Amino acid sequence: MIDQGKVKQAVRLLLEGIGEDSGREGLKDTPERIARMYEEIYGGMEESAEEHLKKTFHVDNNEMVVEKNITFYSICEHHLLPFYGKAHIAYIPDGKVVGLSKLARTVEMFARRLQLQEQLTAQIADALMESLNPKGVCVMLEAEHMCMTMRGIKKPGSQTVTVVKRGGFSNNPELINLFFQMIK
Ligand SMILES: Nc1nc2c(ncn2[C@@H]2O[C@H](COP(=O)(O)OP(=O)(O)OP(=O)(O)O)[C@@H](O)[C@H]2O)c(=O)[nH]1
Ligand SMILES: [Zn+2]
Repeated sequence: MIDQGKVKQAVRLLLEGIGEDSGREGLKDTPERIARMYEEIYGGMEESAEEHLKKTFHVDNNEMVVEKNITFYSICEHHLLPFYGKAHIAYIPDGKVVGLSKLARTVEMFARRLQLQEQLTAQIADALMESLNPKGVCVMLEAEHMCMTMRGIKKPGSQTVTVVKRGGFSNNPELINLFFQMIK
């Protein structure tokens, strides 16, 4: 639950900390704006993956399902700066599939929290394993971290790629290659 009062107070202090006048015209509504924005960008803390993934459909076809290029925006927990990119998900159903939008909803829900990219990748894969009991899941995230581009080491264009394999993907290079081919 976002504590709006605490966020507003903290933003005022932050503005003063960087030497700004938190009461000046351009900044006077900023604490309020940021508190509202946090409801949105950290809104995933209030949601659960089970809710999004509870409605499933029966299928006889257990071939791999791939949803690729799911755009996401998250916030790095070390610097509170955005990292953003694309998520690609593959799973092999075991008689049960989920609505396609729910894959994107799952990504978005975990992304709208303070995150590490590795953790975000694993959380998406584990949520799908738990809710769908599929034969396997593979999740790949490709992202640019603003803490690596606009500050610090300053390497614009650098991309962090993370992969998590579960179930049948863990020990099957052929399946993994097929997934990589499909998301190219
Ligand atoms: N593994 C991982 N590291 C991340 C992620 N996001 C940011 N980081 C890194 O977290 C590290 C924090 O390092 P620190 O040395 O504590 O902080 P810092 O002095 O600001 O580090 P620099 O970015 O090197 O200036 C940095 O190397 C970041 O690049 C992420 O999602 N996963
Ligand atoms: Zn960072």
